[in-house]
Amino acid sequence: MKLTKMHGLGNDFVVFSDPNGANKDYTELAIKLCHRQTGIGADGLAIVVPSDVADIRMRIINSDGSEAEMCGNAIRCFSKYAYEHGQITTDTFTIETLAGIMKPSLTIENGKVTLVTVDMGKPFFNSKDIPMDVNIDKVIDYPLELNGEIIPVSSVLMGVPHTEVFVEDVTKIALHTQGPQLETHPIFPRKSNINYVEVVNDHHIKVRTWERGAGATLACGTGSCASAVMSYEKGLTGREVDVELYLGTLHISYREDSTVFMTGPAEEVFETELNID
Ligand SMILES: N[C@@H](CCC[C@H](N)C(=O)O)C(=O)O
Repeated sequence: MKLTKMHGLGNDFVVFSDPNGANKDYTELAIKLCHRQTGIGADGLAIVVPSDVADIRMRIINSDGSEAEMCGNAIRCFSKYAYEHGQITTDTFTIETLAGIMKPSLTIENGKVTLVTVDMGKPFFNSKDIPMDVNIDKVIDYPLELNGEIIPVSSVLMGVPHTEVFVEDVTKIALHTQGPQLETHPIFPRKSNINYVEVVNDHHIKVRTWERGAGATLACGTGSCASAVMSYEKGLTGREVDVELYLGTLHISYREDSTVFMTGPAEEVFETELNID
């Protein structure tokens, strides 16, 4: 198999094409390749498969083998991969995902994709859509009980389920202990990604994420979108927000019609060939 290791601000993926991969079970392969000691090491697999409804389709498999509906950082890597491997020849195109059709547009310099802007669609706020086992139109600052403590959480479906916890300082959060407990809280029937959000000013937030199926990652694209959307909905920022992550920044634009656009980089780390049994 020809594999390409890529990352979007440190959220890393093994990307490859599989013309027969529409319905394949990649659980074992994901666990094997994503392992940081015995594999290539990655937060997930991003697989190019053919689509009947868009130019191309992306499947995203988390490092624990579960399949996600969508991934913001992977879709930028995937877009760069598809263009630079000749599977797409235009600078705008459509990608089918389990969360709907996404529309990237590429900035290309000397034949290389340097920046990707993606139309990520619209957020869904109703608790039934997230999904969350409560009956609320917009889940903002819901008092969630965890280990006898009340944590105000704001949740949204941004391709995948996201929950925001607003904090004073993202360097002082219990990411590795509270993150997994919130991810698997019984109120979330399909679990949730957990984003800790620090609002710096009305156009700048900092985000740290515990991901469903992948644990702590260096960046989360859909999580950055969800955090920017929630910051706006809570009246803390405007619609244009820079999201500061460990290794850099994503720009999120939450338009008047509720569509969310994400702009950021995608990098190739290396290409390799492996015999996979
Ligand atoms: N890294 C992501 C989200 C990937 C999916 C997530 N782990 C899930 O299962 O919901 C991103 O950049 O959006």
